[in-house]
Amino acid sequence: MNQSKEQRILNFVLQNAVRGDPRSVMETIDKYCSEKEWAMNVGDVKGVILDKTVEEINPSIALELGTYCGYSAVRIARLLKAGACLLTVEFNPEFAAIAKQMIEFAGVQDKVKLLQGPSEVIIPQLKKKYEVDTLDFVFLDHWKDRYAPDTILLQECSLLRKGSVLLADNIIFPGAPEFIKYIRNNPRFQCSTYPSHLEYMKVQDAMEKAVFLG
Ligand SMILES: O=c1[nH]cnc2c(O)c(F)c(-c3ccc(F)cc3)cc12
Ligand SMILES: [Mg+2]
Repeated sequence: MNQSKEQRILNFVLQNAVRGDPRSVMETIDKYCSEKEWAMNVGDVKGVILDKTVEEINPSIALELGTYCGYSAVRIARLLKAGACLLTVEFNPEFAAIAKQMIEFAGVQDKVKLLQGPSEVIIPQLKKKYEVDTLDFVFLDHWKDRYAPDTILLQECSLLRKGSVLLADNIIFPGAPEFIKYIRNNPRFQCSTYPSHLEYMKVQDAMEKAVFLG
């Protein structure tokens, strides 16, 4: 059975990156996906916006929706302080299996909890099953049609507190129009847009930051 693209990305990391070195894992994935096969990692350009947002918040508890191969989980986890934790949710079991190995190779497994399943099932479990009180940071990078319903679900589950920060990828390309309409017209969120480029491409994209006002 021939290999998936995601398995090829993992194999390239296992053979070329430095075990236990998150920066090396990120650079190796970026090298493969810019030179060999495009893949939907947040990438090295938008990744800087993600880094700056995480550093600004310095979250104790962060949630990522859309793990994929684990690139942004490694990117976020490398910046987390001692005792801080990233919960990352992946719907696709094949992707989750790749991401688990990627996270372990990078050596950030103690800071990352990978949850496989649909976000709409996992979000309501976060308080009781995963002992979450409220979330300091949420990175939305899964299916664009889930951005708005999952933002509503996070509020319904009392998982946001005054100052919780959401950061959404791909609001230009592929785009998340329902989310943008919802979040920018919602007085409970203070929004700002970070124009950028689609991962590994000369195509316009942007990230949206939304601070929950409580
Ligand atoms: O489905 C996605 N989930 C999360 N992030 C994505 C992304 O960053 C993309 F660029 C893209 C993408 C896919 C195909 C294209 F032609 C362009 C962008 C998709 C996703
Ligand atoms: Mg994305």
